[in-house]
Amino acid sequence: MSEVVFEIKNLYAFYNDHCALQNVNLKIREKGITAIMGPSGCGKSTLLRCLNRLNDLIVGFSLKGQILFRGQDIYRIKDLTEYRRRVTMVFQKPNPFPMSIFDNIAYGLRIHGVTKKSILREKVEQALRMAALWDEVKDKLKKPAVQLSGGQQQRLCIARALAVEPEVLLLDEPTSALDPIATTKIERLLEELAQQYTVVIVTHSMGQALRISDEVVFLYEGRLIENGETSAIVKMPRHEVTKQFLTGKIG
Ligand SMILES: Nc1ncnc2c1ncn2[C@@H]1O[C@H](COP(=O)(O)OP(=O)(O)OP(=O)(O)O)[C@@H](O)[C@H]1O
Repeated sequence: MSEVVFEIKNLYAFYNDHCALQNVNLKIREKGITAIMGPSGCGKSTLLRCLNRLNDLIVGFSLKGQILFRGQDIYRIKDLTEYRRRVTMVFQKPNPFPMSIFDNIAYGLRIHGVTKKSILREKVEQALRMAALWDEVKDKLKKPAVQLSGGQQQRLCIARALAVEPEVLLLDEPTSALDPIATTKIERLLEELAQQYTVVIVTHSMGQALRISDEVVFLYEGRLIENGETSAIVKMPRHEVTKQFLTGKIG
């Protein structure tokens, strides 16, 4: 069985006095795709954002319990920039920086000290190839990234995340702003990337979870209701609320 990447123990998350996650216990294993699912407001994004400490930036947010990344308590990590290189986030709405396609990808590399032009060029190309975008942009690397289509922008954001050689890709509803063709491209890409990276995705779409995830985590009102192999849970949910969610009665 593959190695545990994240171990979440007795996790509670609060926005001021509102408890958004209650006693979540979960292990996420290396590689493959884990989908976090559940009705609106159940805590999916909160859980995902906890994994790279993005909620730290929210005034009034607090957390109890432990999140271990490869055995290390992430709240004891001193170098957050380095941690977020290893555990990187792609958001719902594509958010290219207002700069060229090339510079979007080179940005993180430069922050991490890569300055030599030939290495930058090589790594930018590699990241764009991994994100299945190279052929579409190789002749316009100096063009502003905002001129790309929504789907291309999202693949650019994935390329930007990949450029700094992360171990984990966190994605918060990465296709909800995209049309079906762009969604299919991103899903194929994530399946490909999951052979090499640990991918954790928040999705509203049961179809998407079924198509691409190996494991599913089902949350309801801040609690983890059940988790395990996607096909097994979809075929035979153990809990009534999962059944109701799967049959569209809640959500
Ligand atoms: N910045 C915030 N300040 C205060 N409350 C928040 C904040 N972000 C989320 N919440 C609350 O925490 C709970 C969980 O929110 P979260 O965004 O994690 O749910 P979600 O399952 O991702 O929802 P959705 O599917 O609608 O995106 C909700 O009740 C929400 O209102």
